[in-house]
Amino acid sequence: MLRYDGNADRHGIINLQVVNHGVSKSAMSGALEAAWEFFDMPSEHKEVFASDDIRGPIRYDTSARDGISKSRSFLKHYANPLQDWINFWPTQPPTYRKKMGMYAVEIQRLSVQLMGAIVQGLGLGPVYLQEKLETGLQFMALNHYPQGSSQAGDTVGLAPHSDYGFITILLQSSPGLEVMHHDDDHWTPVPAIPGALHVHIGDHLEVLSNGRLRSLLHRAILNTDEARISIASLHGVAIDEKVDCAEELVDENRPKMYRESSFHDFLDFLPTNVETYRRFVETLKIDTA
Ligand SMILES: O=C(O)CCC(=O)C(=O)O
Ligand SMILES: [Fe+2]
Repeated sequence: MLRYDGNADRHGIINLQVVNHGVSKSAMSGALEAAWEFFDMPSEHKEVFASDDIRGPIRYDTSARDGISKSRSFLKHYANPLQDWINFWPTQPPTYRKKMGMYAVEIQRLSVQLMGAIVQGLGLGPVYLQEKLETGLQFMALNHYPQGSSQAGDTVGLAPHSDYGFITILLQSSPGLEVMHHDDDHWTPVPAIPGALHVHIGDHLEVLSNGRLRSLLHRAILNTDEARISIASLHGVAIDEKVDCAEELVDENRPKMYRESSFHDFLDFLPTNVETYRRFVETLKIDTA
């Protein structure tokens, strides 16, 4: 049973680790195994998925062309509904589809439960957007980072950013994720608690909540003990569906703060966000001054 009482921290941030989440241990360990096995393959097997097309169904990359990848390889693909996407997924390693598919389905289910608790906490009722979330976007980023040097100090593997979507559910093989509470000036490491999943909110929940919740700035640093994998699953409504501030959360005292946008709009914005990084949600702000 997941409950959320509508409170975020003083910055409007939800940043938590869930433990009794109903995602099986075997699904979690299977996903990490599949990811390790994928990244351990010789590059010619991975390069098959290399693509400049950010709208493609699957994409592998090792370079820093997106402006935030400093030292990571990634494989990104869609996952919900699974039957629409799984045929684009790697067939090597041979268990990839089975293991990652099982994890994706369990995480998708959890995301709907978590969103139910969050929208209820916002006063929108427990089933607000539920159908659209069940059939909506699940976008998975599998990240592989090399071991960092202990002499070098903190080496950034993935530069500070916030995620698109409503929520991100993240599984990490070892510590490396760090979060920043907006007005603070320091990074807080997120421990890798065995069996736990990390949850934080993305730009579209900031929009939906009309600024009551704020998307979380986070980054990954290289783990100096070992190479590291993280699997981030981003959840939202369908790719073309516009997300706007919930009407119920807009009134005279709190005018609408953001313009509506879709995942497509986000993809249009991405190539323009390379030189100086901006959170997507910043570009949606309406000037109310
Ligand atoms: O590697 C991590 O812990 C963070 C990954 C991440 O933020 C992302 O894929 O969006
Ligand atoms: Fe992220």
